[in-house]
Amino acid sequence: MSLEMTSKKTESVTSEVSADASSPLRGRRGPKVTIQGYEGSFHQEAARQFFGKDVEVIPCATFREVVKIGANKKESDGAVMAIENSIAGSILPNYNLLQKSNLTIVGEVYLHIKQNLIVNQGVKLEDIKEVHSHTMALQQCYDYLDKYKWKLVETEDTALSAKHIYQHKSKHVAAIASKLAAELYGLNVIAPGIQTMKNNYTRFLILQREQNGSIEQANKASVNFVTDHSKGSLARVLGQIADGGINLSKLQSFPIPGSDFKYSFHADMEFETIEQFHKVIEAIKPSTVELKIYGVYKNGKTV
Ligand SMILES: O=C(O)C(=O)C[C@]1(C(=O)O)C=C[C@@H](O)C=C1
Repeated sequence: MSLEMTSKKTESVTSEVSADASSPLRGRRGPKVTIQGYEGSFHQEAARQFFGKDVEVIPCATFREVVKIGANKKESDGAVMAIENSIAGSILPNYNLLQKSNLTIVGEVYLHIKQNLIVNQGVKLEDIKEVHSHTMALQQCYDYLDKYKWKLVETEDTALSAKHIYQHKSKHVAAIASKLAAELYGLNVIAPGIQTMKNNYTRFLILQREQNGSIEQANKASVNFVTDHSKGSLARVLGQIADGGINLSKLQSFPIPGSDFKYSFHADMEFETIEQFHKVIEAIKPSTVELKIYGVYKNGKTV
């Protein structure tokens, strides 16, 4: 199998889609948020799930653009950014983007992802020579794709790949995308549900410039910390988190650039009360040399 990048092209398709009564931005016509991808992408679905159908999305070609425009007050009210998938794993560069941005995590969405092999009407399995999709979508389908000798081509997003085969009337190219994307372009789902496992979820972070609304319902937080790198320093921090009765739902390490492989840690923590979280933060402070809270929010659910 070969992987190749297509040239990046940016289209400005803004989909206007209405706000959930519980949305922190209710009362407005709907928030305007950046997403990675275009009409019919999974990011659009995640944005609608969190903000309601009045959300207005600003499609971006790259995650860097998502964060850059998402942080710009004049252009948007925030961003929706995928951070990990249950089959393909963490999207590591996005943690880096998060670290460099001043955006706050105000929520999360776990979206059930069903990937489909999509072709133009009349195209058969044996006609396919290439399969185009977002790298994370391709990775979610490797078990299926490994059965064929197709050339795999990475693109900006799943829906755009579907649009591309429709526009080019491709006879030898298939796309991996959602059923919604197939419907949008009148394409045929030749193989449904081709992801390696049925239980396939992508976790999306909802990012805004500041905490919007109350944090009364918050039961999760994301933090980044650096220890003094002395023996047992990470174990000390982890012990204090456990002693505080907090569930560490994720721990991810990153080399600190230019530090000869010293690491910083991203931790997602689940708690019952915000006081419990603040107490643990105070307890771990002396064992860290840097500590940044990315956001305190209500956890999402895999439904
Ligand atoms: O291409 C899309 O539809 C996207 O929204 C991107 C993305 C990702 O970045 O992980 C979102 C969810 C799926 O896991 C596959 C791709």
